[in-house]
Amino acid sequence: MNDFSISIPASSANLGPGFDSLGLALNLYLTLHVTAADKWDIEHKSPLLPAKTPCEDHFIYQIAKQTAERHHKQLPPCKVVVTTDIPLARGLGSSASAVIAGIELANQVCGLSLSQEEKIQYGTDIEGHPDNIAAALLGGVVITALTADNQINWIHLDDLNVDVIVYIPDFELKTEQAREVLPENLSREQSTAASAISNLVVAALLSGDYKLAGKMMEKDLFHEPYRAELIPGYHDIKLEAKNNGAYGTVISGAGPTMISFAPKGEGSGIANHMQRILTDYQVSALTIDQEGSQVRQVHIK
Ligand SMILES: Nc1ncnc2c1ncn2[C@@H]1O[C@H](COP(=O)(O)OP(=O)(O)O)[C@@H](O)[C@H]1O
Ligand SMILES: N[C@@H](CCOP(=O)(O)O)C(=O)O
Repeated sequence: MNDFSISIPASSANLGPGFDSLGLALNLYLTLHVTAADKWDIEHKSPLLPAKTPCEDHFIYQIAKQTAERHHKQLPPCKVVVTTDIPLARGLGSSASAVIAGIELANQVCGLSLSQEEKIQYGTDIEGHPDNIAAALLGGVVITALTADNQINWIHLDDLNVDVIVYIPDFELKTEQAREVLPENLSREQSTAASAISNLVVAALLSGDYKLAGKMMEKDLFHEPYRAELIPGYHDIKLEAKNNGAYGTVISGAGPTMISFAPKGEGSGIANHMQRILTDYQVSALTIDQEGSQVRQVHIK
């Protein structure tokens, strides 16, 4: 086996009302360097990663093992060095990136030749929703639908003509916990209004009407009204970003990070202004990753 690396982007799901459906990839990365070894070893080389666990308990190893077993294969021993710049449990898809990492690791070392469809299906089986998984795998922007027969359909767009700003607070919020605050059911009236808003966001993004997209993103009825209280500063960040030119600001994934869309060329200026006010947040102007998950052979000279 030749040495190789896998890199997977962060992702921001929902974009407001596209709950469990819309996602985009961002230029923060989880990277694995993989070499053949006599026994399994996973080394962490980033302060953002969780404390090292025994290999058998490692999230990425478990996903890789499970993927290999789906194909009646066993993982050969490897040494894996993990680095990341995706903060954990912040709504930037760290778990989806780790899931794709595990699936791709098994794909490479067991020679599974998985299709993109299979990777999205396996990842969604684990995550429960395809938004982050599809964005992390494919890059760009994805509009996905997980239907009642467990089929995933999607449309992939390379890019949007917007700048992206993220506001990352210094506390964690697990996706599982942020899903618990959501109601089990919405009335017909509520769901009709919520899906109409979501339809308009997608149509506005596709037609390049970012002003309307931003306005509608902020009108979500599926999850934001319930999650807002989990994020101190939720209303202030939206207002300040809007006053400084952002099209719209929403919760990234399940939060607590928030994300703005802004006119092209204005992202850095808005980010600098917002950072001065939000001293407890890390504010960054990011770009939409267009490559998605990448495997590269490492040639040792
Ligand atoms: N690189 C990684 N290695 C091991 N576990 C990870 C990694 N990335 C994420 N995780 C696991 O996923 C959890 C965060 O997932 P989640 O609550 O869905 O938040 P998010 O996906 O928004 O970052 C972490 O607490 C950790 O258990
Ligand atoms: N649609 C999911 C997205 C969760 O994204 P994450 O980055 O917070 O894991 C949800 O809103 O629960």
